[in-house]
Amino acid sequence: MFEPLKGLRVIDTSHVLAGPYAGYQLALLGADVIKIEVPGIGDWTRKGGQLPELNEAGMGLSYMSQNAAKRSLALDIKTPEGRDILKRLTANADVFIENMRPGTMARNGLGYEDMKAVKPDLIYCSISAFGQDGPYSRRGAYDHVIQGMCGIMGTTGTRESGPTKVGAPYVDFATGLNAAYAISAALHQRRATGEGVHLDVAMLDTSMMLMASLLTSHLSSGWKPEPAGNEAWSRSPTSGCFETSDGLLMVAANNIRQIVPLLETLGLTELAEKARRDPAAMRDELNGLRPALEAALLARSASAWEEDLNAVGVPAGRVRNLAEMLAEEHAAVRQLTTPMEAVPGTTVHVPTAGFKANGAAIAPTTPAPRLGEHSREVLAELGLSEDEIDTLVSDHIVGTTDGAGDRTPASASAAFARL
Ligand SMILES: CC(C)(COP(=O)(O)OP(=O)(O)OC[C@H]1O[C@@H](n2cnc3c(N)ncnc32)[C@H](O)[C@@H]1OP(=O)(O)O)[C@@H](O)C(=O)NCCC(=O)NCCSC(=O)C(=O)O
Repeated sequence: MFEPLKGLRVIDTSHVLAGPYAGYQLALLGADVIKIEVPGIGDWTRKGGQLPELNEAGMGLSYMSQNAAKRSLALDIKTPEGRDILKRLTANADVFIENMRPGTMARNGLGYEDMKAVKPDLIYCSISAFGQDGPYSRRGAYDHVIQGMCGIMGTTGTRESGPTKVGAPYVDFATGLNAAYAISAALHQRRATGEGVHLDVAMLDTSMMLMASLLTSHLSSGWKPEPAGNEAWSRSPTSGCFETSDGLLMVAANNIRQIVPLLETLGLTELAEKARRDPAAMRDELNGLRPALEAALLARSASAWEEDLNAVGVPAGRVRNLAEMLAEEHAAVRQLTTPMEAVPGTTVHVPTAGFKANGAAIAPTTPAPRLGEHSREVLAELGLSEDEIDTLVSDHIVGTTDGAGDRTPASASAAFARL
């Protein structure tokens, strides 16, 4: 098993999507991730998803998909006792993740400086919408707000449609991955220097980094991106989205090694011969090629072209929807998801790590926890006696799965309750 982070402990106080997805990556890599949740209510995503019975049980699909392999401690961190427990847990941990509005943790005595005082080599990762500094730092945001601001919407859609959002909340998930990458690098550095760090990971920054070469091109040449629609970013006439007899096909022939077999497969043999003989001259003719390609591709199905073009080394793929891709053998071999039992009798498929190690996928072995499922266990490991734990529960500072201890703090209730 690939468990490079085994033995490391992560305190994950984050909620919604971006923060929890970071903690999930670390849990997949073997870290002991303790998720701190608001007693009585838990992460907002517990009630999010398409299976109402799971939402009812506080095990919504949204929660399940990024909190597997974690333990749950329901703890009111706005009480002195809750704060004290969080600090004691952190003193025994390696990584701390939070994604409240900047300033929230510090105001509650749980900021980087507070936590560094109890664990000097702590890796403290703050995930936020706009970063810890700058004019917008105090603003909160969700994925679509960042998509609207970062420029991506000027590259999607068409001139006719106007700015168009990417359908999936890609900024959230990319921010989680970015945070996990930063944390992994910081752990490596800590081994060499013995020093921790305050990592400042922002959704806006992540969204801008996902446009890496666009930033360089714009700032260095003044070029402004246009909406690409379904076209290839290269805008090469031999790369792009084409109609076939039964649907859309993406084709990418970007060099002469790909263009010649593309033309041959489409039956454009004269052009193929010309391209083979004199690639440089062909380059000047490329723009005029598009109508011939369009006409040829209409003759057969997208699957048939996909098969034949790939057989001669031309990257091509029929445009599929999510269900179609997930149903294919390739997705199964890559083990992109793994089944877990959310609540007895209900199977939920959760994402794996997105890469393999020595040929094996990296999948969680335990499902996402019920709210407060590990409260007693985690506190006992911290050295608290059963009596002390009972007192915390009856004082509503710690919540357990049976609902004991639940009394959601008002501010958290307002912030976390799902309407
Ligand atoms: C998501 C937010 C906009 C929500 O903002 P707010 O509603 O203003 O809430 P905050 O997160 O700042 O604070 C929540 C309050 O709950 C309190 N709080 C938090 N945890 C606890 C526990 N365990 N116990 C008691 N109280 C708690 C915390 O102290 C705050 O109260 P006070 O101390 O009284 O203030 C913001 O958190 C944010 O911008 N986060 C960073 C970016 C991010 O992750 N965005 C969501 C990505 S997901 C997404 O885009 C999507 O789903 O789509």
